[in-house]
Amino acid sequence: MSVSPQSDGREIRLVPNVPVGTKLVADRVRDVIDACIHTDSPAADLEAAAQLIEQATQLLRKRSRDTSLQVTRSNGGISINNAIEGPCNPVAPPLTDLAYVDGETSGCVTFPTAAEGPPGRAHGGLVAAVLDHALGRAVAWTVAAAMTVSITVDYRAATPLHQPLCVTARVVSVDGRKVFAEAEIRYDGQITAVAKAIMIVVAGLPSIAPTAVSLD
Ligand SMILES: CCCCC/C=C\C/C=C\C/C=C\C/C=C\CCCC(=O)SCCNC(=O)CCNC(=O)[C@H](O)C(C)(C)COP(=O)(O)OP(=O)(O)OC[C@H]1O[C@@H](n2cnc3c(N)ncnc32)[C@H](O)[C@@H]1OP(=O)(O)O
Repeated sequence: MSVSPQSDGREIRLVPNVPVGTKLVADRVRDVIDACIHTDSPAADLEAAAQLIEQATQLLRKRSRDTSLQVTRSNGGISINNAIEGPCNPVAPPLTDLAYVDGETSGCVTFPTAAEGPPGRAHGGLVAAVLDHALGRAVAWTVAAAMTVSITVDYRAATPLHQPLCVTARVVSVDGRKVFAEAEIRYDGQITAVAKAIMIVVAGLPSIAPTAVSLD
């Protein structure tokens, strides 16, 4: 394992692989979040569950590190704790099966109950975040690592919870450091939301290789 500094002075850790144990904890925490939202347990059970969760938190905090940014070679510059695709971040939906084929970036996501906005539908902000992330991947894989300065999302139909969704993104044009890109999210082949973004290539961001990636 090696470390390197990032712009805020913290270290970015390079880890050989996605740590199996951390991913397991993240998966279980996703389960806990889902159970918390759906539970109808009596007060005594809720109190007991809260104590158990507190014990687990204390166990995890026994050894902590400053940085949350940990990258593996398998997924290039994206942290395993990334908010959208990080397999070790229980808040990430996560976006999986990212691939780059013939200039097109794709990925899969299933929104859990925790992502609910309107009843039975994914929250529009989370849909936008997934689109933003896919756009970032597309730009990084096609041009260079970049940051979003503008994103517009059109919501065309319900984006459902608990259903496999497909995200696709591509670069449309490049003007100096400005990269124009588009993405859409689909359920059962039908587009539910479309995004257009302007991203600015920023020197010093980690670059990632244009290859299909595996996070396991
Ligand atoms: C988690 C993301 C991490 C970011 C990437 C990390 C690693 C990369 C590796 C792989 C990437 C793979 C996946 C990506 C993952 C996630 C994607 C999500 C992306 C994000 O979640 S990212 C967070 C939100 N994002 C910000 O936090 C940006 C805040 N911002 C700034 O930090 C500055 O803005 C900066 C540094 C970007 C540029 O600043 P600067 O000083 O270097 O450049 P300057 O201002 O000169 O603009 C240059 C040209 O852009 C034009 N321009 C500017 N703004 C415009 C706008 N709104 N509309 C139209 N044109 C605009 C100007 O008009 C000029 O154009 P011209 O050259 O023609 O005059």
